[in-house]
Amino acid sequence: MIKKAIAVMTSGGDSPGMNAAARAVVRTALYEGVKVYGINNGYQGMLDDDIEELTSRSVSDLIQRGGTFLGTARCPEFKTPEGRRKGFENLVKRGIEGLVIIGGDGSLTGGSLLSKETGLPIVGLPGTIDNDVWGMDYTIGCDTAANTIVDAINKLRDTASAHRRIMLVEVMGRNSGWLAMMSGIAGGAEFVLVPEVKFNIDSMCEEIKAMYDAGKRYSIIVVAEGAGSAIEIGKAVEEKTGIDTRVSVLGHIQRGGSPTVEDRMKASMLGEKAALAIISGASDIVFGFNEGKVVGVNLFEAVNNTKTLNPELVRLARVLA
Ligand SMILES: Nc1ncnc2c1ncn2[C@@H]1O[C@H](COP(=O)(O)OP(=O)(O)OP(=O)(O)O)[C@@H](O)[C@H]1O
Ligand SMILES: O=P(O)(O)OC[C@H]1O[C@](O)(CO)[C@@H](O)[C@@H]1O
Ligand SMILES: [Mg+2]
Repeated sequence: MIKKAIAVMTSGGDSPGMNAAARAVVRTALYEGVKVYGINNGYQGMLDDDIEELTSRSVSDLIQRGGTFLGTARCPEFKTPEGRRKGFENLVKRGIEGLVIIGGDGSLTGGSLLSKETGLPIVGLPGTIDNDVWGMDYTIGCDTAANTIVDAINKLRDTASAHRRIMLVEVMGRNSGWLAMMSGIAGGAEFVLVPEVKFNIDSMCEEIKAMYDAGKRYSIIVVAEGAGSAIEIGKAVEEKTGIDTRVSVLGHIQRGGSPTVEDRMKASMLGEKAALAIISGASDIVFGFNEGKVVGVNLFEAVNNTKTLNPELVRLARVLA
């Protein structure tokens, strides 16, 4: 049972809702009479001893903000046992007895090693727009990012239709096609190219030509960054179809913005869950949502398995195109 102090941090790429999750961790712990430290700038701040005590006021005016007030980073030194030991010592000297890590698969992998090597209790929350954490179908921020992408698709469709153009939209997701698939289906894309499913440019181009012959005025192709460069694919598509083609690489615009209600709600619920779990002595769990319900997944299982793309969504994208 942890009674005195815990710490919370965000790590990896920021995601909308990380603030809501950290706020919930802080306020729940304080409500339970437990001191909370914030580690600034992810694992880099843990190594640099950039750690400060948080109050309820520290997390005011945050629920609506994207990014992360704690800051985040990618920290190569934490990948070494020496780096992790150094970070651990900065926690121990403050009497920190448990850590909540809000981050993606990489951050959770770092946390699993820290737990294994030091015995520090760790609870993870999936904070990433990539939606690539095993054992759950939602990660904090993926809904806001998907909404941003769908908004872009809506706008691109207007101009594509006006000019009878093919429009490719490259979206983030690293090696995962989840974000592309969510936004492709919700945005009504004709094709969603993802790294998990082989695609054939020739047959896609034949289909597009047939659609145009039948009177269609535009075609939207969502390309997951892990599936290849939309710029290169776009060149091939224009060459093979002879149809005017344009490419938009959405980039970091997808990572920012005020979180949606879904991200705020789920992040708040998961933040409370994580704080209560770590305070009650639990460790090595990642809390997330799966099929609408909160799930607790073993941290080592979460980081040692690769999430696959739901084949029903792959089929749905094709059927509805
Ligand atoms: N194998 C690993 N061992 C130890 N630490 C790791 C490992 N992988 C990642 N980390 C730590 O976690 C940090 C964040 O990881 P990464 O850059 O993969 O982002 P992430 O948490 O997966 O989030 P996102 O993919 O959304 O950006 C790394 O910079 C590093 O400090
Ligand atoms: O912001 P950076 O470091 O360029 O990283 C970009 C990567 O981070 C993410 O936005 C989140 O993992 C990926 O989708 C993308 O590939
Ligand atoms: Mg990741």
